[in-house]
Amino acid sequence: MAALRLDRLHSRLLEPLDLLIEAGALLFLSGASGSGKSQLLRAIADLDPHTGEVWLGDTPRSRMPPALWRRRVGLLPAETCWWAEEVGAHLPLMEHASQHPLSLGSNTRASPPAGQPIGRVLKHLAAFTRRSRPRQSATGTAHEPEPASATPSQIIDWLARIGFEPDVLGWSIARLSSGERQRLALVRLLAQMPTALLLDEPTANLDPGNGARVESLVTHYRQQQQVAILWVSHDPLQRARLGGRALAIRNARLEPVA
Ligand SMILES: Nc1ncnc2c1ncn2[C@@H]1O[C@H](COP(=O)(O)OP(=O)(O)OP(=O)(O)O)[C@@H](O)[C@H]1O
Repeated sequence: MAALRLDRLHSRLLEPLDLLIEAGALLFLSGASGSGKSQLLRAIADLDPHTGEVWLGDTPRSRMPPALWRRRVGLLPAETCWWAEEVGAHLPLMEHASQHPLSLGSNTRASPPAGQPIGRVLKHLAAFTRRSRPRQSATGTAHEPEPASATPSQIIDWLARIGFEPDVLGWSIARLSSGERQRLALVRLLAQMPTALLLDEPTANLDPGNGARVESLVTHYRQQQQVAILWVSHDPLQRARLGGRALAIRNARLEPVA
């Protein structure tokens, strides 16, 4: 649990920004198309050129390896990228499958949802264990251990919350609709257990029912993990539903939204 703080962050289109999002707080960001919202999120995630500093709690980004920063400050882009053939291969199931092959019930920080066909999930986990090599830490060092990923039962719970049965783990990426990709990308992001979230219009491709499921899952994670969230949204009703502060980019500056 940590606050996210921008200290004179200067991206290409915006004046230098100071901004504090407390741990557990939600801040909505709006602004005209092309005003620089996505660029700001990418600058915070250290993916676009910028100057200035960003802090996560007491740690400045400049003191953290870039890959570890991007894991802790999780960006959900408007368009998601997928690299493996199946959904399940994008989730950190291997870590648990290799250590505790039958541990869905005992290795839990959240209970599996009632009635879920856990046998099918175990089958998937076993398949991943056979097919994949264990993940290597890209960022961890002796002094900076990689944070723990979500457990399989947490992942199954989050999938259920956004309307998926566990068999989605075996679905091919090619068959996914844009809305399915958007919902699954959120679970993929949360599975890294980020400490802060940067959400770029996470409900843009969704019908109201699935939009509400995504809102509910983000709220659940926010309350459970006390993460700071910066959420790009053009929808005043969404902002009213979820509460939190709202700022808009106007004339290259952040201004409060009434
Ligand atoms: N790599 C780049 N080089 C030059 N210009 C860029 C680059 N990336 C984005 N831009 C431009 O910067 C501006 C801001 O882009 P950004 O994606 O941040 O807009 P946005 O506020 O998120 O808009 P939207 O609501 O339409 O998604 C746009 O005019 C875009 O064309």
